[in-house]
Amino acid sequence: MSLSAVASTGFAGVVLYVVFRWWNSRIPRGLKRPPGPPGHFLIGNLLDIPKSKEWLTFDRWANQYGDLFYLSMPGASILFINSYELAKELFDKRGSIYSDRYQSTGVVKTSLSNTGRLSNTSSLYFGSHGIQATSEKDPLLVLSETTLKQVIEAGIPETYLYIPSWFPGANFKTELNQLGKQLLEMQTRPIEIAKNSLKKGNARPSTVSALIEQFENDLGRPNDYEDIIKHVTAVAYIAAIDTTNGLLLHFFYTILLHPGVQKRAQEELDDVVGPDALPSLEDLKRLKYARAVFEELLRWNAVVPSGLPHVLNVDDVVNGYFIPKGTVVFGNTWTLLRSKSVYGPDADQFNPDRFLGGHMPYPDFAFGYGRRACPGRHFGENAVFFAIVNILHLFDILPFEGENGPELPTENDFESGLALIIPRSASAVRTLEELDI
Ligand code: HEM
Repeated sequence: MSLSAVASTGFAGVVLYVVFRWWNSRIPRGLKRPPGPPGHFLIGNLLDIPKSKEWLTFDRWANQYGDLFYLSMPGASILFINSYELAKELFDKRGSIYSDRYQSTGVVKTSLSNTGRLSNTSSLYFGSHGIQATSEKDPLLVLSETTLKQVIEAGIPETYLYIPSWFPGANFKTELNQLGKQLLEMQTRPIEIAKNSLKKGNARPSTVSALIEQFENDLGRPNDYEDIIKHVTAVAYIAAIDTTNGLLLHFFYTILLHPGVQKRAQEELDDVVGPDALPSLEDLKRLKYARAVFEELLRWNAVVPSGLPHVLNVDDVVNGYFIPKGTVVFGNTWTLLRSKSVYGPDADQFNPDRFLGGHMPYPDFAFGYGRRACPGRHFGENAVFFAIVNILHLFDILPFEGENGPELPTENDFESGLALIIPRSASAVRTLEELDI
């Protein structure tokens, strides 16, 4: 290391230390900092957050520290809400101050591993752009999936070092610029394809083509209408793909572990729908057990286990603890949806019966909190529930027979991502290509 690099590293260290001390000195008299793991000199809790299965560590800290725990690291303080009532109080009642989004500035620490995606599900979602991917290697699909993966990596705070851009070695600006270019390309290329297909008269029905047609026939359209279409459809794609796809994969995973649930849901479908028809929208209301399976699915393994980060926009006091403006706030969804005081002593088990009596709270935290809660919730719920009842009515979901017997998934064997990802090895799901169909 050169002398100047040593000097600038030392300088950076001193600045971080001063910021750290300044933050601690801000706590008003009579108030305290929320409890949390003690952390280390200068870097605080940076190294305490594991690179994988972090929601299990957050769950352990929730058990250890109670309703709130707090993590600090250079440039960021993070609060986790672990109590059902407190989550409602802060995100709903004090929603006007707990609903900002955070602007990430950092370098990526971990990378995601291969996922067990259903290839045709991804193609199906591409339908929203009117493009049918020909295979998993389709360049547009590869571009979208790689970009999405990087966006998620860049956005997960626990994978981020909060380091200012002048800090030696902080080359994240270049990486983020590159990612920005990829994002733009991912948004622009499908629009160009859709416009060409519309011109040729062979466009598939899709959100993109519907919006283009609608704007082009509207004389009062804004000048930047193409940008609007790009952003709306890209945000919907990014927010919907891993969550909806993830929930569907969790369904396969859960059913493989609970064959009795599958049998009971299929008997109900036979009774309500009959063996020779597919479930209609009217039938959905009468499928009480299948609905309970769906709700328990949302609750048991929350696919977005720590929600998305909210940011507090003014100083606040919670249960006698001082929470400074700018704190990144997470609802600890995994823990909240497994709360024994709310869902009963068997909250760690998958048991759809708990939702049959109609007195358990709907697991709406699976869709986030307060003013930031998922705007695609009803779309996602209906799409996944409808898919699930159709699959159950048409198929038996069975494990693969391996050399050593049935290949069953292992509980909690997920990887980090926007949504929990089931590793291919554990998912017992095969793509059509792998099955050579
Ligand atoms: C069943 C599937 C889905 C699940 C479990 C899910 C879950 C979530 C969660 C946990 C959040 C974060 C909320 C918060 O910050 O408190 C979120 C945000 C969001 N979701 Fe979903 N989502 C699903 C499907 C969808 C779909 C289908 C769309 C769009 C078509 C969508 C669009 C969005 C958008 C745009 C946001 C960001 C909202 C904001 O920043 O204000 N989601 N979703």
